[in-house]
Amino acid sequence: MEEKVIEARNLMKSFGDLDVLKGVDLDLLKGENLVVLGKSGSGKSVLIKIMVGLLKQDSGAMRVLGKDVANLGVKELNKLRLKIGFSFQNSALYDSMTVKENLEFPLVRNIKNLSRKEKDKKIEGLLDSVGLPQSINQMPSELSGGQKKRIGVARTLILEPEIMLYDEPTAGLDPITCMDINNLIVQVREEYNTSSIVITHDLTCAKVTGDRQAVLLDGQFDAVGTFEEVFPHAEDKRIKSFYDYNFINS
Ligand SMILES: Nc1ncnc2c1ncn2[C@@H]1O[C@H](COP(=O)(O)OP(=O)(O)OP(=O)(O)O)[C@@H](O)[C@H]1O
Repeated sequence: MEEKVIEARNLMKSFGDLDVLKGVDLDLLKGENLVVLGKSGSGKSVLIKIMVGLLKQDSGAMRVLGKDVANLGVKELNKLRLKIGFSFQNSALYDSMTVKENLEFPLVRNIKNLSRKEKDKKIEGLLDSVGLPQSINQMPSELSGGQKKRIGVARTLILEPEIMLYDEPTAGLDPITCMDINNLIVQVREEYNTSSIVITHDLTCAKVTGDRQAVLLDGQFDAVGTFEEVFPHAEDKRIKSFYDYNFINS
């Protein structure tokens, strides 16, 4: 049987009268890239926050790397979070630090006793992987949006996470740069053996990066499968309109 790195079962979450998650079941298999799609406000961020223990579900279970997240103590939760790399929409780089210092920051905070040589090797290796070795001494303000995203991904990878969460990785980028980032997501999985969740509204990104697609509709994952299974012949109007909008109007 395939190993599951994330398992959500019958998750429910409401805020007052607003029922956001209404029985969510979802698996992330080891080594796969799973795309999560859903309208704005459908509950994607709430789901991710439950995964990393920033929010607690009202009922149901969320297991990440075999741990029941809602019942972890602070220490165990911090340990688990180190195994999850979160690649933010805005890259979240520190503007006053060089690229090298940005990459070094998580290392210094989380791994003790690394020599200068070991740190440099890791940083240089990752900059090579994301195709930006020449940016090592640049400031974030000197980088393009696509380059910032790449450095953001490198910074997330530096702690060697088992799971990567990409939050709208292509938002705000031109189509060619989008393609570069999509390819990087595929490459990262191969090079670093990560399992990933990619949250996106961009169906090209979904198609290129995703082994499976999961569409959050009205508080549940109604449609889960390969891109071909979920999108081109969808009968559900909500999925069809998502597909038509992306491919006809973009
Ligand atoms: N802490 C909170 N308190 C109250 N309501 C919340 C809270 N967090 C999220 N919500 C509500 O839950 C719903 C789902 O929000 P969520 O941020 O998960 O949407 P999303 O699918 O990530 O949207 P987007 O694609 O715009 O990022 C929204 O209606 C939001 O207002």
